[in-house]
Amino acid sequence: MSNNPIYLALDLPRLDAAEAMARKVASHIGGIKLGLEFFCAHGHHGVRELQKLGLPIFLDLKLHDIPNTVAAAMQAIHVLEPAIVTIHATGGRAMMEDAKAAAGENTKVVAVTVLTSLDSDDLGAIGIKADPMEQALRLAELSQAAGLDGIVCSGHEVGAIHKQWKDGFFVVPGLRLPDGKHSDQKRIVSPREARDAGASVLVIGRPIRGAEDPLAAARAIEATL
Ligand SMILES: O=c1ccn([C@@H]2O[C@H](COP(=O)(O)O)[C@@H](O)[C@H]2O)c(=O)[nH]1
Repeated sequence: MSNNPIYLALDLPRLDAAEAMARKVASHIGGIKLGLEFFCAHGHHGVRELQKLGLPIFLDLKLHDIPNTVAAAMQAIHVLEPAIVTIHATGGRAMMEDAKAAAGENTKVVAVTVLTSLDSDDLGAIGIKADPMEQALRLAELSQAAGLDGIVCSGHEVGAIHKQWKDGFFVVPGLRLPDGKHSDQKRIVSPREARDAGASVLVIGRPIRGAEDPLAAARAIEATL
């Protein structure tokens, strides 16, 4: 894995546009994150096309189902040899154990704890009484016990989780520069704050993709790290 922790979230529906964006900023990112929008539209073919750029691929599929189904999905993407794959920690310990067992040796399996688009009120509305910090810590502990490589959390929780899981691999989205738009993200920090708190990977999408000059934006963010 490169020393640059920035993974560009390529949430774009068109393959040619995604390829062009990735090429444009390739020298200022450490990897490419492909999510549901991209994978549902372009599947294995799309992943293989982007692999041609030579950057590690993070498949952010956030798998969440019964253990057998998630393990089968992991086996189906094994051939793509992704560097990182996400599942949801709320799928439970057995699901996480089976997902890890089905993944390739060189694939890091990380579990989403609490989505960065949720705050305490949102958790309350789905019946979770804990605040995002408590819930993320609980799910990080469960993910570690299930043998996963790490977790996804916001920059608010990564420092506390890092203290209890020293060699964990921590993916942090919800990153914004101080004057940036929050959009649908509720628990945000700056890329530098997340890195200083222990993030292994910084997931950045709109602050780069949506910039007037994505290359300049990627370069500027990299310079803050
Ligand atoms: O809790 C999570 C988990 C995943 N994501 C993903 O990260 C990117 C963030 O994009 P921005 O444009 O920088 O907001 C996006 O692909 C999400 O699906 C997340 O934001 N939060």
